[in-house]
Amino acid sequence: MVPATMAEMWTTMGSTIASFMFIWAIVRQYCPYEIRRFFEKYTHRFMGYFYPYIRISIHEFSGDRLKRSEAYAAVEAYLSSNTSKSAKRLKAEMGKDSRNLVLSMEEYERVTDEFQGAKVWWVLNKALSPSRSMSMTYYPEQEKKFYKLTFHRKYREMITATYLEHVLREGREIRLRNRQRKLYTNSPGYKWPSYKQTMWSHIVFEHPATFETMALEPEKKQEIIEDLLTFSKSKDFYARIGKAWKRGYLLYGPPGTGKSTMIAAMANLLSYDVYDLELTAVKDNTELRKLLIETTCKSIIVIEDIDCSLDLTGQRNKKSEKSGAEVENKSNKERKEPKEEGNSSSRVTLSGLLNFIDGLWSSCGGERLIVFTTNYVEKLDPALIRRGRMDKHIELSYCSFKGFKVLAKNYLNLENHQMFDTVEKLIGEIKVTPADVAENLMPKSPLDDPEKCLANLIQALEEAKEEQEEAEAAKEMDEESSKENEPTKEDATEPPQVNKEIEKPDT
Ligand SMILES: Nc1ncnc2c1ncn2[C@@H]1O[C@H](COP(=O)(O)OP(=O)(O)OP(=O)(O)O)[C@@H](O)[C@H]1O
Ligand SMILES: [Mg+2]
Repeated sequence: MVPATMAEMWTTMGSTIASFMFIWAIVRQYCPYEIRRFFEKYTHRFMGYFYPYIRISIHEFSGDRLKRSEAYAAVEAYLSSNTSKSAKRLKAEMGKDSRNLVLSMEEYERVTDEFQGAKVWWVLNKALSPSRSMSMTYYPEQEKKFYKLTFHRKYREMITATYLEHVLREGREIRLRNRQRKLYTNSPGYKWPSYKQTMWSHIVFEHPATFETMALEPEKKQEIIEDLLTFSKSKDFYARIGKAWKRGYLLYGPPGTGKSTMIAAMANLLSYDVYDLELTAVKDNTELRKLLIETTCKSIIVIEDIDCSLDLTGQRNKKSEKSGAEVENKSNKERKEPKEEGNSSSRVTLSGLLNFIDGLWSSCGGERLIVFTTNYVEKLDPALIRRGRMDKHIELSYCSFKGFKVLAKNYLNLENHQMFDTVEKLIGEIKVTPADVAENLMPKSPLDDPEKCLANLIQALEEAKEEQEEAEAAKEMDEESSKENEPTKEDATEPPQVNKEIEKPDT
């Protein structure tokens, strides 16, 4: 009797659920959003009485949509390594160093995991957010991905307290292990649609520069390396002193002295991502802030040629027009023109940039370096580069003999050679950049041996020396002739009208 009643009960319950599901399918398909919400609410309540399972969703983008959820990324990593054996539909992507394939779940794939005797199910789901039309602009539907975890309610305590923590911890570790470092850029000129969730595009960062291969005074090199390593291990220290965990570096010096190379070496030393920020492509301060929020920790945010990126120099130029004469004297070859094009469209202001560096928003994330490079440090507004903002100022200058020895080791595998004395003498006499030395040490043909390369370099240095001597002689002559043409005291006392008449061009 009892089994018959039980069987009847199950049948009734089954058909009730089936009818309910049928109605629900129709409602979902045809009803307006409000009615659907109403039904959804009561369906969940109703199902709750019979359905013994609990679900947890982990969304890729949380409510504010500014940043990809770290929990989602950790779950993704955890599942890709733990469930690839049980999943039937997998997605394969190139992994770290492009050597191996990393497998992850395909959408709607369901996998099982076991933890301390409890069975759980993971599904990667996707939902479309409704399209909206606002102020004449149409925003297409967005795909919102989320992982759904299902487990029996008797394991609630254990899953929410222990299992999820285990997943996140393992996921983070896997992510760190498999981390492929990236070089991000905010593409210039591209109008980012407001519905697009990220403002940066990236490629894999594979620059081979290291501090070892940099031509730099060994003591200076060691100091920079120690500074960087200390920073990367100072999380607790920064927390204790109440300062955001970030550090600013200003790299300055003539073109070709290794500023960009040093940024790559920094990223390689610390295993950080690089965000190469093209300031002239940033529309305004709000967009700058958005870009900042989207950067991750363990990264270097770079603004190259900061003096050309924005009109940050105006104030100071006016103040020091006289001292600007020195800058004017620099050869046109060395000088980089400001990016007029970008300036016209960018409305980023100095205060916006200062806020970017050390405003409240800059502290989110932590463990970030901000690096500016410039050829003309004297042109920058002092507020921008004061200590505390740009904590460390590093001058990269012309090649020294010690620098040359590093390059000779890199390029020719030579630690010493009798021709080094000549190079040392010439390098001491003229200004030559490491880029020029490096270029001249490159074999010009497959038959060039180290001696030939050194001979090429010596020849280039001798030519450069002659050029510099000629240029200096010409400059001296110019100075002398301008001294001779300088107005005498009597000239200076003459009434201005007379001078004006003399200067008047013939018509
Ligand atoms: N200090 C250095 N050590 C090793 N190589 C260097 C150094 N400086 C320059 N080089 C070589 O010269 C090339 C140009 O250097 P890099 O781009 O780093 O110069 P830069 O200072 O950034 O110049 P710019 O101011 O024009 O941007 C590099 O590819 C590198 O090979
Ligand atoms: Mg550079």
